[in-house]
Amino acid sequence: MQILEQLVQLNSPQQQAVKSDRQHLLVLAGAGSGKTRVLTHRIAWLVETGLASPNGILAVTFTNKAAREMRQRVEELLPFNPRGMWIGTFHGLAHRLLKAHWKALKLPEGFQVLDSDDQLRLVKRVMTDIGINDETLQPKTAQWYINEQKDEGRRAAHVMESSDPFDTTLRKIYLAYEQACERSGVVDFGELLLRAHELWLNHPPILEHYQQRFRYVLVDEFQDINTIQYAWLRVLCGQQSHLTVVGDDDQSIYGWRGAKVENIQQFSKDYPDTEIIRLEQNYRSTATILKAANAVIDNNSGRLGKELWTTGEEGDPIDVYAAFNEIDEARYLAEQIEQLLEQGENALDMAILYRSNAQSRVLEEALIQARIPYRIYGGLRFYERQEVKNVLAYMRLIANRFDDAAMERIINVPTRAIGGKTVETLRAIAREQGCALWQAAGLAVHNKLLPGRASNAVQAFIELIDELNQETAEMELHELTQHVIDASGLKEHHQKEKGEKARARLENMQELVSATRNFNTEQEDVVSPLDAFLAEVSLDAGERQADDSKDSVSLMTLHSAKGLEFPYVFIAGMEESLFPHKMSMDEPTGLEEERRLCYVGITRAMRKLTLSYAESRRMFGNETFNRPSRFIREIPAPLLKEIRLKSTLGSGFSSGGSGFKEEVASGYGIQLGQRVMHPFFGEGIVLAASGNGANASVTVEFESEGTKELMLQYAKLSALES
Ligand SMILES: Nc1ncnc2c1ncn2[C@@H]1O[C@H](COP(=O)(O)OP(=O)(O)OP(=O)(O)O)[C@@H](O)[C@H]1O
Ligand SMILES: [Mg+2]
Repeated sequence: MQILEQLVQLNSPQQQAVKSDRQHLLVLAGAGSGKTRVLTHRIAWLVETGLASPNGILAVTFTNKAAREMRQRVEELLPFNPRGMWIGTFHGLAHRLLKAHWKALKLPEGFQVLDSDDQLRLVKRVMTDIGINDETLQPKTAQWYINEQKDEGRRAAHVMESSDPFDTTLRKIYLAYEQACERSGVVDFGELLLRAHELWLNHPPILEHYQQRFRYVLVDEFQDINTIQYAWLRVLCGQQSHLTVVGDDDQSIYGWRGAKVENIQQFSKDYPDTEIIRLEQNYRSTATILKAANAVIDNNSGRLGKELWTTGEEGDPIDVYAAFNEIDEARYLAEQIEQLLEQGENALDMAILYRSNAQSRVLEEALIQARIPYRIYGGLRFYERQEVKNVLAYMRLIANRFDDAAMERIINVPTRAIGGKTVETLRAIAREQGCALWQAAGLAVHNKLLPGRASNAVQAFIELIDELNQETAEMELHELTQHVIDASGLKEHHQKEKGEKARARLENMQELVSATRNFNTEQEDVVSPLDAFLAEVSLDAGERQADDSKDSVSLMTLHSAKGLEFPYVFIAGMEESLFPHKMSMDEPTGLEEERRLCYVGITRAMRKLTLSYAESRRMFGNETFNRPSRFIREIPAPLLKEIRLKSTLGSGFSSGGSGFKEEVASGYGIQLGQRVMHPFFGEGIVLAASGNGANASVTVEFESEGTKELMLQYAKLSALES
């Protein structure tokens, strides 16, 4: 058997986990110890030995990307192509169930998924509708509250009445929001899980069907599962199914989103027969990287206690770059990556990780300047770009006329003389009648509730969508998308705009067509390709980018790096207040979660890890000066190699650049960090200096021209007030 040959490559506790016949199995192990690998091998083992049919397997991973990889690995391990396995994220699987059982759940057949952007918009609108001023209560707070309730499995009707007026208001918004979702036939992320859970509770025959089917359920990254997800799993598994979970308490990083690491301990209480297997050998990182990771996490309390070891080589020390500011940091990282590329390394093997999405812009600029291809995960997702969302909104309206969010978005895009006032009237009608905006539009036209011109425009819009629907009924998904772009007027609209941005918009819309062309759904049994695609888009965690195919460096937040590995990892912004983040620094649980995030970051690196921090950083429009992150200090010094700006500056730099000021540039009135003006290159900032007297030169990062090294004697730089 093919799988038996593969198993030889696993160590003995890994094999034990793969072959365990215990009904409940918990693999508790640190980063890079092969948990995910155990899961894929276990699936292949179950299928090839005939213990399970592919149909009987349900596996849950954390991202769509991880799910695709898992499916691919399993396929590689098996001599045949297994069909019928359900592998996906909690949200993805829940969506699939909702699509299959929309009737039982009393959802419209074409219901759509709201992403968090759309959700916020809807919360805002609901607040206006019920007369709550968004200055007294921020819509984001209400959104947060709603999601928190749903993660705990509570509907508005279940939330306890409170004497606190703030809570009462939040509850009121939640209630109105629930009704608005119901009216428009949309579900948000939390709702997917909640409904999937209610499907089990309220429809015993359906539950029984899936209990009979899924005899083996496997969960990766179990430490980040929240209350409703765990409840859903437990009900699904019932008395008979086998449940395997793998996780690492040290990598629990979603506490802020309702994840409960305690579920790891709860698991063996809920299932007293649980076999617990620990894996302690790390196969991913060099000994140096591993020692650093162990040292950092050692500062946390209340751990379940695991040490990782490796037989791998010591490897290079961890570089720590002390950047002058964030621009210098980005430049340095780009330079290091460039060098690796010159040495023949592949960009796919490199990742820059950061704590906050806001850090990515400067990093991107440096990479663009160095002509290094990169790809951002998370951040502004491809599907969140305005022009892409517009096309998607047309598609959503074709799939479901009651999708108010989609309708509001494009009713006047491109402009078709439906002004804010008209939309306000439609909203009022919808509110009064308790119906969707689409129905309100029909009513308004029919009963002549709008002025003539507006009425004609609304009528034309209704016809446009109905026509698009008819014309595309028989089309393939990518033809439909192309047709929507052409016939909606969006293409023409952007063609009329001028410049680079407009061109990028047109390209992005075309990229959407490619995305639909390449889209394969495995769920054609229950869902139309259009519905499946729209769902994938909403559930996509920023995994798709416009230039998906090129070898490129990955940029992502530390959170989205979970489960991944790269030979070369750079963690940028290792500064107090940024990482650990200031919002979490002051209370111990927050700080410990930040530290786990740091542990996740460090353990992504296989061969070489580089950390960097900036002595000053401009972010959100403010300049801040922060000390290097405590996490750097928690790494034993012998593992680190400090790197500073050009060596000629020596210690002068760390004492505020005074050495440079006195020795080299006294005649020029220029110091490190100084803002300067160049007659040709414009404004910039001095990053480094070298040489003396007539040979004195400086490296300046210009705002629009990039980094240049200039001879001071000739450069005609003038110092600016900073
Ligand atoms: N027995 C083994 N022999 C050789 N390589 C292994 C073995 N087990 C795991 N690996 C490799 O080690 C790396 C880490 O494995 P894997 O991603 O499964 O770890 P993990 O425990 O899931 O990590 P994380 O906690 O980060 O998710 C992978 O490249 C994997 O292929
Ligand atoms: Mg893993």
